[in-house]
Amino acid sequence: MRRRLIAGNWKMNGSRESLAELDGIAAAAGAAPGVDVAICPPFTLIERAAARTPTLPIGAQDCHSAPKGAHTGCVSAGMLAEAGARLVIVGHSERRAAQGETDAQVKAKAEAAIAAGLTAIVCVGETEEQREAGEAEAVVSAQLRGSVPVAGGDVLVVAYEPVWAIGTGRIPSLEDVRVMHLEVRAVLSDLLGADRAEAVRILYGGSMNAANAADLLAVPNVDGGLIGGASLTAAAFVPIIEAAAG
Ligand SMILES: O=C[C@H](O)COP(=O)(O)O
Repeated sequence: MRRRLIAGNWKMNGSRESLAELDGIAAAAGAAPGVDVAICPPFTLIERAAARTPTLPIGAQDCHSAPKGAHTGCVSAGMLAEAGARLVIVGHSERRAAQGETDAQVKAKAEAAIAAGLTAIVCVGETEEQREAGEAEAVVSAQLRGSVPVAGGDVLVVAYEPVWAIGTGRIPSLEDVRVMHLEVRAVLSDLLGADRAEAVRILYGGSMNAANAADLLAVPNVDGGLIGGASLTAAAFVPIIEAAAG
C-alpha cells in the first residue's frame, strides 16, 4: 500500500519570513499521520526550514549529477543532504525548458540524489501542443524511459505534470489523468519490474488546489500531488493535506 505524498514546490518564491508558513503545515502534517508531506523551498532556505520544523521533510528543487567539482553555481545532492534535505525534485518542466535539461541529465541527477540518500521526484509531462497532437502518452513514456533510474522502489517518486496545467488554473479531465497515471505505472513496471514499480508514488502536479485535490487524489494511481502556487501558504496547502488524509 503506497502512502500518499503531498509535496510543495515553492519554486523561486519565499523568504525567511515565509518559513512561518511551515508551522501550520507541519501541524497539519502531524494531524495526518497516514500522509507524507514535504516542502521544497529555494536552496537558501533549506537549512533553516529543516531546523525550524524537524518533523516536516524538506526538499530541494534541483541538484547536480556530480558529487563535487568545478560546476559554478550548482549544488550537489550530498550538499543538500548535509543541509537537511530529504528529497529533491529533478527534471521539472521549467528546468527542462529554461535550462535545456535532457532526459539523460535528469536521470543522472536522480541517480545522484538516490546515491546521496535522498528521495528523487522525477518530473515528466507533455506540452499543450503535444496533447492536442495526441502525443501525450508517447511523450511521457519516452521521458520516463530516459529519466528514471534503475535504482527505484520507495526512494523514487514520479510527478506527472502536464506543462499546460502548471500555474494556469486548468487541469486535465479526471479520465485523462487516470489514463496517464495508468500508463506511467505500466512504463515503470516495464523499467523496474512489477514489484518495484508498485512501490513508486506517482504524483499529479499542475494547478492542484483545495477545490480539486479530493477529486484528483481519488483517481487510481494518483498517489499524491506536487503543488506549486497552493503550497506557498498554510491556508492554501493544509486543505490539500486534509483531502489526502481523507
Ligand atoms: O511543481 C509544481 C508544479 O509545477 C505545479 O505548479 P502549480 O501548482 O503552481 O500549478
